[in-house]
Amino acid sequence: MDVIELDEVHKSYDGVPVLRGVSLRVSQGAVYGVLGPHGAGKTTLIHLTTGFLRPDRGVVRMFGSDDVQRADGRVGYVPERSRYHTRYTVREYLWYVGRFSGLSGATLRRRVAAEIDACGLTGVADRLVGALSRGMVQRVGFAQALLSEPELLLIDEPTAGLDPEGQRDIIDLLVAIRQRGCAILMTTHFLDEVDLLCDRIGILHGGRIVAEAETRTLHRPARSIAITVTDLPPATATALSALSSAIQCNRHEIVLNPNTPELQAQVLRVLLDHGVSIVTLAPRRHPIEEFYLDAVRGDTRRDGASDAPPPGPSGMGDTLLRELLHQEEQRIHASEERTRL
Ligand SMILES: Nc1ncnc2c1ncn2[C@@H]1O[C@H](COP(=O)(O)OP(=O)(O)OP(=O)(O)O)[C@@H](O)[C@H]1O
Repeated sequence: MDVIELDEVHKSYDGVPVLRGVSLRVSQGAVYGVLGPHGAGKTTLIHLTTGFLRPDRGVVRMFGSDDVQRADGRVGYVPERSRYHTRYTVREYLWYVGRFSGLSGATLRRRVAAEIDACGLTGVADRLVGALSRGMVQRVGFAQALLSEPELLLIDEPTAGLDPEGQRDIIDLLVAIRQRGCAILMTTHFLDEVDLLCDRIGILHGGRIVAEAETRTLHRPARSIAITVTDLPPATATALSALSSAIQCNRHEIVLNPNTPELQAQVLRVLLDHGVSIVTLAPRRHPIEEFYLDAVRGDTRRDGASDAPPPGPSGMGDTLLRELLHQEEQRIHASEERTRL
């Protein structure tokens, strides 16, 4: 059964269209990730499924009913920016939310204790919410959403604004939450989140889901790869260049574009024969990044803008990709900083 069905949903603010015919399905127990740049309408999409907003046109069905409010109690919601009454302790706050969700007595006590434990809040359970770090506040958001043991979780940008370590912690928490088997609709900017957590992804672009894929199908040999080495002797570079025009070398890097398993094997054999130490072998683009680029290019063509130049090899013509690349650079920089420390 599909727990969420959106059919041709349109939504405008003050006459400015944001969603222009979004259709998607989330099936029971599945994790669906919506990937899109800032302002694409991700929060708007989540708010339509919570019932905070109504579509101008189209249908939103939750658990088979187009009366979205009827899904209350079966749905947990983790907003992008949670605002809590900061004078409660974590335990008091969860107690309050639990009562609000219809829990009481021993069940309420048991559920609050269980989510404090499951969401890694044991050490801060009796501290004021206002005194917590942003990452811990996000954990409180997850705990409150999970108290009523929902069948569906709606999560808006779960790691936005967190440092790389905080992001990693929340991803680990989400990996554990997905084991519970509840369906999840989440929005995100981050490739790691999509890769590690989502069964299916949809690209939100130009107000529509322009492409969808099962995440596992994107794990295929990369179109181009880069092999970094400690030092490439000129004789080895010459031997590699003679193999194929798809190979480009400099002193520390060999690029295979396009990559094929056969060519990759030949290159590795030459490097081994010449005693060259390999430092890394990695796709030049994350598979999801490639999928995103293809989707956006396809959408541009469908919109009749085929004269527009396609995004360059580094995707610099595209906002999301710029954001994605910038975020990945920041992440690498932060982890290098940590390594140096
Ligand atoms: N209540 C509102 N009134 C007017 N415009 C709005 C309102 N809410 C959102 N918008 C506009 O609609 C567009 C989509 O907003 P939305 O928050 O849904 O995007 P988003 O993809 O979640 O962005 P972000 O990644 O920055 O959170 C933006 O241009 C935003 O400024």
